[in-house]
Amino acid sequence: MQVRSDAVINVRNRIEIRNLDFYYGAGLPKALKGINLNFPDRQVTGMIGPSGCGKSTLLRVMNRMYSLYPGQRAEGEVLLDGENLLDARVDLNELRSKVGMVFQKPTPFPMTIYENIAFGVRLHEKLSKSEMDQRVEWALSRAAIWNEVKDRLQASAMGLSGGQQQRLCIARTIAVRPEVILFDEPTSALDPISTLKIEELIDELKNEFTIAIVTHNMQQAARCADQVAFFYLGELIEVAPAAAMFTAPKHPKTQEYITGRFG
Ligand SMILES: Nc1ncnc2c1ncn2[C@@H]1O[C@H](COP(=O)(O)OP(=O)(O)OP(=O)(O)O)[C@@H](O)[C@H]1O
Repeated sequence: MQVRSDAVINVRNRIEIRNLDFYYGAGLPKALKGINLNFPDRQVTGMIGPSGCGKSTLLRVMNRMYSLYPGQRAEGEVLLDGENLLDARVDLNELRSKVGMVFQKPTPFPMTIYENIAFGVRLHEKLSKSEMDQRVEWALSRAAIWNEVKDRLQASAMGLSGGQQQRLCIARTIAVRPEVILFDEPTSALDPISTLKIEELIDELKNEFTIAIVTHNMQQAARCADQVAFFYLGELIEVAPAAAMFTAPKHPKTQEYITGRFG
């Protein structure tokens, strides 16, 4: 298995999760239990573990998506540059502009390619037409799709292929210039070529953004991530640089999982 070996240690943490518990509702067991995890600045943190271990839940907490659902509750802290994002005083709109999310299935808006990018930017910034044009080009270029769409910006985004739609969604996410991007299994609906493009893109994006990626694909975690966190039954079992995680995991459960003995 090809494993990244260029993980830089001792960089500053962009996000620090402290003693995080999460409940989907009264009477339900904790979905996350006492999570402590740091996301180093401009590195990729891969999150792995068997189905139901809490990976997606953690992403939903990190951008406070859960707060749309009454009864769901988080305790603890998710610190972005020292500010606790779980604090109700943190404005949700502002939070979403700092912490972007890319979902498993591409979810373009039923609008033009241009509007897919401009729509979110307008919620946060007032730009002139030429500034917006520049931002749209910037985001589409960063997401490695500009060359494919530059001559049809006014066409519907729904006419793009699945892989192109996912890169458009990545462009939409980076267009608001977030600090952190959360990817929830971003390639599970894509073919191998589109998958490779997204992985190359993630590698490129980490020069500017701090990235978390949930994946079921061990090769993908090994290729993309600088550090890897293994979750099991709502707990963080082990976190380590990718090379160490895949060659010498410390915990027996991690070992069982990455060698395919369960999950
Ligand atoms: N809306 C919900 N209401 C109640 N419990 C939920 C809800 N969503 C998830 N859970 C529970 O929370 C736990 C963690 O689920 P989560 O979706 O975070 O796991 P996951 O590791 O992302 O799984 P997968 O890899 O299958 O996507 C599971 O026990 C799940 O049943």
